[in-house]
Amino acid sequence: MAKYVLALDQGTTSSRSILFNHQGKIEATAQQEFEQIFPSPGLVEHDPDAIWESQLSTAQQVIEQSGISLSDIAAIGITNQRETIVLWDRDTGKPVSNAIVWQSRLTAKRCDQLKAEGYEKLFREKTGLVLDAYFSGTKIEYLLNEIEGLREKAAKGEVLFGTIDSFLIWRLTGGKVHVTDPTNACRTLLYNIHTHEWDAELLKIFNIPRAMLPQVKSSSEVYGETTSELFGAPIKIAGIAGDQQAATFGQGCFETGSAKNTYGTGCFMLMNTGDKPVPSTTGLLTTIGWSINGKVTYCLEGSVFIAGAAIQWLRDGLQIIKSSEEVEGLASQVEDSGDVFFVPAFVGLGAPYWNQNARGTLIGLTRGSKKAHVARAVLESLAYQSCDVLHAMEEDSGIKLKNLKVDGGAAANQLLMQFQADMLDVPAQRPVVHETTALGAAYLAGLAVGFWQDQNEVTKNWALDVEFQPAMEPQRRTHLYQRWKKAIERSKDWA
Ligand SMILES: Nc1ncnc2c1ncn2[C@@H]1O[C@H](COP(=O)(O)OP(=O)(O)O)[C@@H](O)[C@H]1O
Ligand SMILES: O=P(O)(O)OC[C@H](O)CO
Repeated sequence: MAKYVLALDQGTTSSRSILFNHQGKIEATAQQEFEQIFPSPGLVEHDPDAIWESQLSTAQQVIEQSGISLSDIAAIGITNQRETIVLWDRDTGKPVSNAIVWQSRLTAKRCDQLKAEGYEKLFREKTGLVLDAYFSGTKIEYLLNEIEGLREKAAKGEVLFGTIDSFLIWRLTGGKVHVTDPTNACRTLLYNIHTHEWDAELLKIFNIPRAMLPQVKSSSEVYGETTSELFGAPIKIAGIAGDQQAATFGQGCFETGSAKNTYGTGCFMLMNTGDKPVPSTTGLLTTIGWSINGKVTYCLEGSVFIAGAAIQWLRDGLQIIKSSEEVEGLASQVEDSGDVFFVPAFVGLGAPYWNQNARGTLIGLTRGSKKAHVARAVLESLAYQSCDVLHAMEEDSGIKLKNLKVDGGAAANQLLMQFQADMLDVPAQRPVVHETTALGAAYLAGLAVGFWQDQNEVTKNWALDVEFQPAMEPQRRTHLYQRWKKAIERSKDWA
């Protein structure tokens, strides 16, 4: 009997491979960062081969280090940074360009143009998304327009499109399988979340050939096998989910109204809204949480573009800390931010504002401001942005949150988590296993091959590490939040 499921977690800044046992505990893990390419301000790219090599080598390391036999691995689950696109040659597997990353503002003007042409409502209704450069559709259109002869090849199926899950599966199966799942498809501006298919009308707007798109399968089923030469024997690939939906699954948010917030490069809050898509009137996204055995679960999502990345900016840009962890010590040197506020709109603002031309804003500085105040303001901005999103979510869903499950790299920060609970006036619950994204992908794969029987079984694996209880005076909360809202207004429409 197999004892483990292997999760491949391909994130924005690093690739991770994690081996989970039946209790959902980590048996072995390996992680590798890869290069972030910034061709010009606002543009972000990755080398698809660097993504592939880092992902493969972490998977190989995990298997080697743990000394297990391949027959101990029941299946592989894949989870990935979403919206990022790769186009590659079907015959050689060679990418036609760098991957255009979700954060890239490359197609901001094109989105403005589509809005001016009155397309916003159509996209909102069919895809649950807003017209923003964040999503895949305009990125694909851009490459098809820019690279000579590409559209003709794509129309013949000689050039293929994939989000990172599709690209990895193509490589893992030796170019045999071209698939994705609804959680990734629904982030492209091309997939209809009601009819569950690529939408002909939307494809026509971008002139994207149907032949280049992957087949959309469920989030939990056997899609194919890895080629023998990669790990020594084939392993079944049986789960796919975009990283934020995978984290929602890994946190066991199976009940309508349950929610999680992941503090990684960006910050992504998702609330399970059950089997019906809930349209947003407040600037959130309606998205697919997962699709299992023909049953689709929907979520409301608040996507915040810059969270942990702002901490990295303190480290690499301002160089006032040497590691992200150091921010907690520095921010703790002061009682509060001294009325300094920071809006991390480096690439515009995502949910709920969707202001493509907002830019980073540091406001309220005085002669007495120290770097500790700035560090604290930057750290607190992660919590304020999450407040914006949670308030919108409660309004859209009509559900008052009882607690918020938290995870991601920056959830390790006690000061941030306490401030988050204080500002939301809702307890923040951090589980023992922080790697909920990878865990969600493992669950989806394990459920497909009978390693776990059903969702009830995996729910029992969730265990609380720390619960942060709100402790702030209501007047102070209201005062701080009003100041934050003022800072947000100052950051808008700068570029
Ligand atoms: N102790 C900490 N305090 C604040 N931020 C942190 C801390 N540790 C890590 N981070 C931030 O968390 C992010 C990494 O989290 P991770 O979940 O691995 O992100 P991703 O999956 O987006 O690559 C980085 O942006 C880093 O700056
Ligand atoms: O790689 P992460 O964890 O920053 O997640 C990126 C998101 O999927 C973008 O939508």
